[in-house]
Amino acid sequence: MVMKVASPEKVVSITEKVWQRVYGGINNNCYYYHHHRKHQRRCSYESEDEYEDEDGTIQLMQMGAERSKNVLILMSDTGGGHRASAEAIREAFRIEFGDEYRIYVKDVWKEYTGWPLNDMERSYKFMVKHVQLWKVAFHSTSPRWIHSSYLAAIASYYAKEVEAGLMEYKPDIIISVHPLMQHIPLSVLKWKSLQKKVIFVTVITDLNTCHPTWFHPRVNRCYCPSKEVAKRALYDGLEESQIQVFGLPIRPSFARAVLSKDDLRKELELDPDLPAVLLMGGGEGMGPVKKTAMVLGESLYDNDQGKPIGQLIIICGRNKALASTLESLEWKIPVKVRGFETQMEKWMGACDCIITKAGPGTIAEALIRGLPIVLNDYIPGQEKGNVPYVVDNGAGVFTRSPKETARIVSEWFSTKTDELKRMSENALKLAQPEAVFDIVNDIHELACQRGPLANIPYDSTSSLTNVI
Ligand SMILES: CCCCC/C=C\C/C=C\CCCCCCCC(=O)OC[C@H](CO[C@@H]1O[C@H](CO)[C@H](O)[C@H](O)[C@H]1O)OC(=O)CCCCCCC/C=C\C/C=C\CCCCC
Ligand SMILES: O=c1ccn([C@@H]2O[C@H](COP(=O)(O)OP(=O)(O)O)[C@@H](O)[C@H]2O)c(=O)[nH]1
Repeated sequence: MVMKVASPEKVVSITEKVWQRVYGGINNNCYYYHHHRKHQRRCSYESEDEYEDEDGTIQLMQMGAERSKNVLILMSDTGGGHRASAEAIREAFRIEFGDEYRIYVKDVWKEYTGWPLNDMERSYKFMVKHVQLWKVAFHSTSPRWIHSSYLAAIASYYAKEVEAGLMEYKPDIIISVHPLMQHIPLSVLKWKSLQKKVIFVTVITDLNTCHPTWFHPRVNRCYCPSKEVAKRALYDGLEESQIQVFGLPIRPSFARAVLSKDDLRKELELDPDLPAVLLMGGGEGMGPVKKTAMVLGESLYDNDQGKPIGQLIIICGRNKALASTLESLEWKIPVKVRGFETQMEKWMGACDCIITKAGPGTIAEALIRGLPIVLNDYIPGQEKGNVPYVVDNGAGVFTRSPKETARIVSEWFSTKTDELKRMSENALKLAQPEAVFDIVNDIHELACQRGPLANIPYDSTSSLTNVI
């Protein structure tokens, strides 16, 4: 039996030929076109599309066709913020680039791997309920040597599964919007020699005291929502060229909402005249929502005049037990109890202020709508720094006491309307509604700059990565 073994020279020459073909023969052509909001760069790679090796075998490398690029957004429903940011990015890609990008929002861990990766939602819920447990887990895993070695071990254990999960979507670009989704996919890309083909970026969804797992030195970009986070990224070893600060990505419907408060109140069947406070606790309806609602129900009622001075909207998210308890109560003031709402921009647009735990997504959305914020709780670790972010910038106050919360809101609606107005103006100053568009445009720029190797279809990359 004669086996055909390629000599080293031949491998080199094939490699050279492939690279020459890839880099040399390509007209990397970026042209501008007018799109929805400003001049956009659109990438187009044109090249000849076949390569003949020494054996005369024709390998088709269809690089000329301007095909849609696949974008895989990695997220997990640990809280509601990661999904909201992922959806924001998906929508912004659609608005800016139409079908130039095909977007997949996935929890690859849940779909492809086993314990503990596939069970993070439940574990996280359990840990934040036992808040001291979460505090210890958060801080004890902060040193790089601890989380890196732990995640490296998980990466090698689930390498095949993660690879299958990633390859299913043939991503040209991977965007992680989760703190635990850098190390493992980047290890897999490295093992598969796909780092030159696939762009990997991290979009951080914490405003200040984020966990160091967000910062991975091998990402192409790390989008930080604030200067505070960018400082942490630099301190953790990322290069300045890797970091961009645009803001936290919020669903474009927040930036684009056009309906007036009056119209929104009509649509949502709210009282047209009474000031309105929105009470919520993130996607899971966490924090002292029930207690606060009950105290507010009393304090927003003027006993002397025998009428309400405000109305209350409570959004319980996925916390069905909370919603049904609140629905069963009797109220002196107009109250609306809702479950998980998909059009948060409308509810926020119809209200005058908000009470919430310090979730970064809710805070960033409230700032865009110019809502003064009462922060009534925070999750230790990643949400702690959101409190000074809001309070020190004059966009809200922090108190854990439901009584104090109710007093503050009652004053805002009666004797301290000027304070409410000032805080609303400060909130608007902090808002970054365009952040999500800046992020997707920057990713698009990266895709344009990326060598044409990125344009080689996945079907051809296995042969390519073998020879490179
Ligand atoms: C002393 C040695 C310890 C060795 C480690 C042993 C076990 C690990 C146990 C726990 C893991 C703790 C992970 C800590 C890192 C968390 C990073 C982080 O910031 O996570 C936040 C997210 C939640 O997102 C946040 O939600 C907020 C609202 O609720 C808000 O929106 C914020 O903006 C969001 O960022 O948390 C998670 O996703 C945590 C998932 C917890 C999964 C626990 C599973 C336990 C078992 C093993 C864990 C598997 C992998 C974890 C690797 C840990 C290494 C860091
Ligand atoms: O009924 C709801 C409740 C919450 N959210 C969204 O869920 C996200 C919550 O993220 P945050 O970071 O505030 O807190 P988390 O839920 O992650 O703890 C925000 O975008 C909210 O607008 C929503 O869309 N519908």
